[in-house]
Amino acid sequence: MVLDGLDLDLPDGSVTALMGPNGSGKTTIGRLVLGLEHPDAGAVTGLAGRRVAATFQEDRLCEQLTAERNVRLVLDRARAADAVAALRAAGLDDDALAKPVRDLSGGQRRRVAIVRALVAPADVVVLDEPFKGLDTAARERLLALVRERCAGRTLLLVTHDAAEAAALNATVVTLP
Ligand SMILES: Nc1ncnc2c1ncn2[C@@H]1O[C@H](COP(=O)(O)OP(=O)(O)OP(=O)(O)O)[C@@H](O)[C@H]1O
Repeated sequence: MVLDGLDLDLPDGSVTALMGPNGSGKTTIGRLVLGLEHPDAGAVTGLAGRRVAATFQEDRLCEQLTAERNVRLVLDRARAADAVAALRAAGLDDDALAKPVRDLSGGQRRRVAIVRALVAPADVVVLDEPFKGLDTAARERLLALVRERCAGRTLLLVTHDAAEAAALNATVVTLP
């Protein structure tokens, strides 16, 4: 069993950073919160009716689509303009926005994946090591975007970086 005796409370509107060594179960907890895994024992409660959004350790983008098209997949028509606004806030320029995401750099793709999770109409946002591969300036920019876009929502951040947790004013939960 990966997780034994875990009791994790994610109150509405809370920011939690999940830390711990490789293989300790952080991603598994994220997947439990997202409803992608089910516990062999114990229960995940309180998530009924909650809308969830996530970034995974992989980008999971639609390769042939532009960044805007990828983000618009999670937006209804009335909010379509928010896609470009959020992508620009994440530091993607006109050149990057014109290309299919398969032609973007790793860091640019990461930004698209993060933006897609942040603009989705969700109550609970799970970000699994979202800033991996981003340079320092991009990390600062994306941290600010996460703070702004997740205000008032429940955020679960999986990270190995205590500075990221601190920047988000997160409650840190460390797995053994
Ligand atoms: N689909 C799976 N089937 C079986 N075991 C799995 C599966 N996914 C993960 N595990 C196992 O569950 C344990 C916890 O993995 P998990 O990915 O949740 O850890 P983590 O804390 O996120 O690690 P990391 O810091 O390396 O990302 C590991 O022992 C892993 O091998």
